[in-house]
Amino acid sequence: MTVALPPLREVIRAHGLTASKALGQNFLFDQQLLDRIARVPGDLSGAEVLEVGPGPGGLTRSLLAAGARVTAIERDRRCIPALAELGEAYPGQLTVIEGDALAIDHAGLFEGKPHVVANLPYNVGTALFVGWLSAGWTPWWESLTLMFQREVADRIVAQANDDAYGRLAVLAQWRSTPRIAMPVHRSAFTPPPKVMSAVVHVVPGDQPDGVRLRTLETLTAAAFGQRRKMLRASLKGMPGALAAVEGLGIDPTRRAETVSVGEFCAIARVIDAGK
Ligand SMILES: C[S@@+](CC[C@H](N)C(=O)[O-])C[C@H]1O[C@@H](n2cnc3c(N)ncnc32)[C@H](O)[C@@H]1O
Repeated sequence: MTVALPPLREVIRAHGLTASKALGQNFLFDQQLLDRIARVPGDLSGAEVLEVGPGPGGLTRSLLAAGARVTAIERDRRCIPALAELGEAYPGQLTVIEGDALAIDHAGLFEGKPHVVANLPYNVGTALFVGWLSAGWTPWWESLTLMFQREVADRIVAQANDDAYGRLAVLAQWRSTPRIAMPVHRSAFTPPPKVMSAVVHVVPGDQPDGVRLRTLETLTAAAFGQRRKMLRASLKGMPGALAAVEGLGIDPTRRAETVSVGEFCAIARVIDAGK
């Protein structure tokens, strides 16, 4: 459906939406780029979508035009009238919630499983992402399509022995498949942030048998808390961890950054089996 809407820059001007640094506001105006982001999760026609931080509604436009039913959470009350106009242009497709996305139960907003699509505010992006990954499994979301600083995106998709490999990679990969869907140049944003960005797409997978999130979290906190140390030193304080490493034939002189996601899962499984 093609709907005639004023240019986004005009919306910004009309509603006095000067970008707030405190709210992590870096807006996207390039509708082609926004359409490409909205295509990352696949066909959204009739699908439910959660968008966090719609701002003036650039990405929201693309999601609505793709036929999605969008629930958007925005903290900046100045944006609400602009979003209301967008809702009028797409009757019945847009629900706007004014509030802090960190304080809202997202799962409870939907009857089915929504795709989450967002150009996240950088200051709360990682906290939201970790919360979505730590939800009960299988998760309440169908997929995540999220803009991050490039450095964070690299940490999410990193493999063992990569510089960016750490806890976030293990948390993101042990029961999901994250990939970088597209890099986004800093000049695409208004105002441009200091760093480059990337859109990450995450599809949930199966939880490996016998592996508990809590154990994996404790294990990776210990291992990466002292990432330059050998496992035999960094895991010394975690009951059962070193015995599990040795029982699995993993060399305890290795460092956390060399241990694959699959190996961390195996260690966590053996620790729990021994309890
Ligand atoms: C990077 S901007 C993206 C704006 C718009 N989606 C775009 O792509 O141009 C992030 C948006 O998140 C909003 N925001 C910041 N913190 C928030 C929070 N805790 N909960 C909900 N929205 C928040 C900001 O007001 C801003 O509109």
